[in-house]
Amino acid sequence: MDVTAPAIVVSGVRKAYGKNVALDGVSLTVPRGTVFALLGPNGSGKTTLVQLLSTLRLPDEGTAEVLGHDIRRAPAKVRAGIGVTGQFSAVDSMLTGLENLLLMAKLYHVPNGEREARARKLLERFNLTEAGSRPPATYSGGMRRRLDLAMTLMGNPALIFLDEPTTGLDPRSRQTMWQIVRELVADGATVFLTTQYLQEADELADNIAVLDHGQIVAQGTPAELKQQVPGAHLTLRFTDLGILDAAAEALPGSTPDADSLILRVPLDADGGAIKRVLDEVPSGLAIEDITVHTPDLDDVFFALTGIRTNANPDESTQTEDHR
Ligand SMILES: Nc1ncnc2c1ncn2[C@@H]1O[C@H](COP(=O)(O)OP(=O)(O)OP(=O)(O)O)[C@@H](O)[C@H]1O
Repeated sequence: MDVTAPAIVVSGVRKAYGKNVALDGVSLTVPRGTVFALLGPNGSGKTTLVQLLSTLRLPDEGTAEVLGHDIRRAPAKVRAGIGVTGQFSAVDSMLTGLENLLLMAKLYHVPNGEREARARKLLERFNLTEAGSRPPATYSGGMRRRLDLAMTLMGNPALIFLDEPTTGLDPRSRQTMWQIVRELVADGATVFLTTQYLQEADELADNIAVLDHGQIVAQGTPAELKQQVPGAHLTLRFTDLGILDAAAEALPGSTPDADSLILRVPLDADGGAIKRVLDEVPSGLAIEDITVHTPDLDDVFFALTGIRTNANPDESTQTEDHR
């Protein structure tokens, strides 16, 4: 394995199902040891890209290297280094949690004498020790996903694909999953996750690509993406028109609204200039109220795609048992 290569390099990948173009010229790079979030609404092509990168499907055009291996020329080497969890869960409902893990240990050729110890360690790590003796049919959605991920980790993957890891989970299960992702990366793994949740990408990802209708419409760190959207501003409310006018004169670029006695002052996207703005308001001009507006990833997504998506996963939480 080439340990200096990025974890993933995708170049000009295209994939259509008949006339339906799922990926339309996608290029991206994922550095090792980072979390990459592919953010997009339903049907934007996220699962298709995970399937290509995990060698379940072939692209029509373009190239992709995973852990330094070409997905067309060396699919077995790609598969040996990756773990995939998500919409196609490998969990067998007839076996107990522990038996599922032991089965994976066998498939991954873990030496016989080490299998049970490793399985029990993973159950403990994912808070499934007690549940390990029960079949996953009795688990909540969050527990099933943790078992699914534990099974994947039996193979010690350097790169883990998580396809919508928290869709349908309650806030607590989601937090647990986020913590697990952070620990995986702290241990040296690379994580490629797909999500519809802006907050999830914002919380976890070092880099984000926004996918819309099979095309990447923006790429960057969460901060870089937020900077692409103008609109961070400060509103200052004054007590009378005279003070409002004086403040507007002192702050070039600001927009006064005489009716509401509010002055709107543009800021850098990170809000870093707030103190400078306030310092420029002449002393003696009493400010009644100050509000800071900073764009979030939802604004970015809306600006790029025209879609208001799930800024906060809590708003679309389904029942725990739904997968
Ligand atoms: N096997 C298939 N046959 C035909 N069309 C498909 C197939 N798989 C996906 N598609 C289509 O390709 C497009 C991208 O689908 P994909 O599942 O990759 O998107 P997604 O972003 O993962 O969506 P979701 O969040 O709903 O899983 C969609 O229009 C979908 O209907």
